[in-house]
Amino acid sequence: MTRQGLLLVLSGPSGVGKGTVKSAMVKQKIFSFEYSVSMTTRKPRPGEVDGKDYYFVSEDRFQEAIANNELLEYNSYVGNHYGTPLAPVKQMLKEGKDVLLEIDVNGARQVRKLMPDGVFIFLTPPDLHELKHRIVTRGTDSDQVIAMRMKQARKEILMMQDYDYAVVNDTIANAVDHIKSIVEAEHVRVPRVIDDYRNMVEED
Ligand SMILES: Nc1nc2c(ncn2[C@@H]2O[C@H](COP(=O)(O)OP(=O)(O)O)[C@@H](O)[C@H]2O)c(=O)[nH]1
Ligand SMILES: Nc1ncnc2c1ncn2[C@@H]1O[C@H](COP(=O)(O)OP(=O)(O)O)[C@@H](O)[C@H]1O
Repeated sequence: MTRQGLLLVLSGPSGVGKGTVKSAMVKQKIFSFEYSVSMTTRKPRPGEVDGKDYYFVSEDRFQEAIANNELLEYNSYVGNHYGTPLAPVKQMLKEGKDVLLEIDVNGARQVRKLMPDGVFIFLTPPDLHELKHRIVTRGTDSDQVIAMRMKQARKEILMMQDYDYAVVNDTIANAVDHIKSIVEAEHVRVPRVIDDYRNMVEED
């Protein structure tokens, strides 16, 4: 029987670098995992591709997905909705694939309740000045939105207490390395592997 894949939840305050770290992990293929493509009512940014970065949908379609229980979790963030389509996640885990969710802290809290076996990784900024600097230099938000994101970030950092691991995103390479170590360790946790050894002993 195929062992279930690991559900990896990467979260943390907006602007900390979740999207950047996820992209680096996807590009470097440091270990094998699938990532969940979220649904959002936000408008695409230049270069973003529908079905790859997000499924960009209308407000009506998003509400329909909620009503039909199509979403594992969802959240509103700075005026837009974001959610994780449930069916593909379930299917990939069943096939034994590790699945990465890159979601905000409210979404992560919902997932923790529904899928407590997930591996919850909190990405932190080195400090709040650096966080603001990253949001400003990304250049995608107005001053008003930046102020809202920073206010939210202060609250969000304290939500770290619900997570299994804290990873500092000082450099992307360091963050990716730490996440890789966490995933490798999670793969060999005894509760996860013991059945293989029971079978080995019994068959011998
Ligand atoms: N709950 C939840 N949050 C999401 C999902 N997809 C993206 N987010 C989060 O929504 C927030 C805003 O995302 P986005 O507009 O792409 O901006 P950025 O991540 O700050 O570049 C970020 O904190 C994302 O991690 C999702 O499916 N569910
Ligand atoms: N380790 C890092 N060092 C410097 N800048 C970074 C680092 N990680 C991300 N950034 C930059 O910070 C900004 C926010 O990153 P992003 O991935 O959009 O954050 P999030 O998805 O958490 O909101 C981007 O401009 C990105 O290039």
